[in-house]
Amino acid sequence: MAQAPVNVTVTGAAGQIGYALLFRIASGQLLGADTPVKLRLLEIPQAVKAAEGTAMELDDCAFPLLQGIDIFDDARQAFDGSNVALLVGARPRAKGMERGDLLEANGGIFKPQGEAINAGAADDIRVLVVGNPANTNALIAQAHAPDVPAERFTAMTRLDHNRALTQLAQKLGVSVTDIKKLTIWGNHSATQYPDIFHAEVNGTTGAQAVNDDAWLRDDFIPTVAKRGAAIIEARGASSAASAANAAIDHVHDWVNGTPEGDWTSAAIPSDGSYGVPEGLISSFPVVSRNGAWEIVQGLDIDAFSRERIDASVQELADERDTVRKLGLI
Ligand SMILES: NC(=O)c1ccc[n+]([C@@H]2O[C@H](COP(=O)([O-])OP(=O)(O)OC[C@H]3O[C@@H](n4cnc5c(N)ncnc54)[C@H](O)[C@@H]3O)[C@@H](O)[C@H]2O)c1
Ligand SMILES: O=C(O)C[C@H](O)C(=O)O
Repeated sequence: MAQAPVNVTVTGAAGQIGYALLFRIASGQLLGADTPVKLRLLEIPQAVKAAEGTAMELDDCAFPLLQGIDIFDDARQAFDGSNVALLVGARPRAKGMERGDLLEANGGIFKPQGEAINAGAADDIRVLVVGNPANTNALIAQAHAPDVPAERFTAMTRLDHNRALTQLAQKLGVSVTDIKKLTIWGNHSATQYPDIFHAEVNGTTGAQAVNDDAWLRDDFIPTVAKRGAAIIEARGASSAASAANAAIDHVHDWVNGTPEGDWTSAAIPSDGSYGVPEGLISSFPVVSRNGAWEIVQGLDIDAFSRERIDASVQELADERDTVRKLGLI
C-alpha cells in the first residue's frame, strides 16, 4: 500500500528561510526519499500572496513526493492534522528593542501557535522552533500545548553544531566527517558553548588535536557563537540557506535516527541532566533512537566547560523568568 503523506506545517513560509526550506522538504530531504509530503504553509495575511508565488514554483518543480500545498493565515487551520511543524516565522528584533520586548512580541506569535498545535495537530506531532529567540519561543509554544508530550517541542541549535564542525575541521585540516561527538550546550545565542572536549577526531579529542587553548577560547568559541551576527554583517540579511539546511538535518535525524557512534546537538526540554534546570529548552549532546531524542549521559564536565554551560543556561533561565512575568507561560 502506498505510504500516507506526512503533513508538514511551515510558518513564515514566504520568508527567506522558508524559500530555502520548502523545496528541500518537497524533494524528500526532510523525511526520506520514500515519504510523500503535504505542505501546510502559514503566513501573515500580507505575505500570503508571496507564499502563493512560492507554491507556484513548488508546483513547477513537479516533485514526485509532493502531494499538495495549502496556504493559511490562520494557525488553527495550518496545524490541523500536522505531523511535523517547523516554526520559522518570528518577529525580528527592531532598533531599540530590548530582549524583553522581543520576547513579548514573539509571545504573541508562539502562544497562539502552541494553542493551535494543541487543538488540532496529529498525535505524533514533532515541533522544531527556528524563529528567534528559538529556545524560549519553543518554551512558550510548549506551555500552551499541555496535551502534547513536552519533549515534542524542540529548538534549533543544529546550525551552531554545523558551524562548529566546519570551524574545527578547517583548523585541523580534516574533513567534517572525521569529527564526531561535538556538542553545542545552552541557548541559541551568543552565550552558547561549543564543546570540543568530548569531540573525537581521528583517535584523539578535538581539544587535544587542536592543542591551542588560546584559539579555543578566543577564536573558536566566539566565532561559532557570533557567526549569526557575522553573516548578517556580511550579507545584510540573516543566515537562510544554512538555517534551512540545519532544520532539515534536525528533523531528518529526529525521525530517522542519528548514526551509530556519533551524536548531534539539539535544544530539547531538560530532564535535569548536567545540572540544567528541568524544563528549560536547552541544547545538549543528543542521539535520536526510535523517533525520540535522548540526552547523552555520563560526560565529564571540567571547570572550563562548566562555567560556560552555566552562563548560557542562566540566560535561558532569565528568559524563562521574563516570559513568566509577562504571563506568556
Ligand atoms: N535557530 C537558528 O539557528 C536560526 C538561524 C537563522 C535564522 N533564525 C531565525 O529564523 C527566523 C526567520 O528568519 P527569516 O530570515 O526567514 O526571516 P524573514 O523575515 O525573511 O521571514 C519571516 C517570515 O515570517 C512571517 N511571519 C511573521 N509572523 C508570522 C506569524 N505569526 N505566522 C506566520 N508567519 C509569520 C513573515 O511574514 C515572514 O515572511 C528569524 O527569527 C531568524 O532570526 C534562526
Ligand atoms: O544570529 C542571528 O540573529 C540569526 C540566526 O539566529 C543565526 O544564528 O544565524
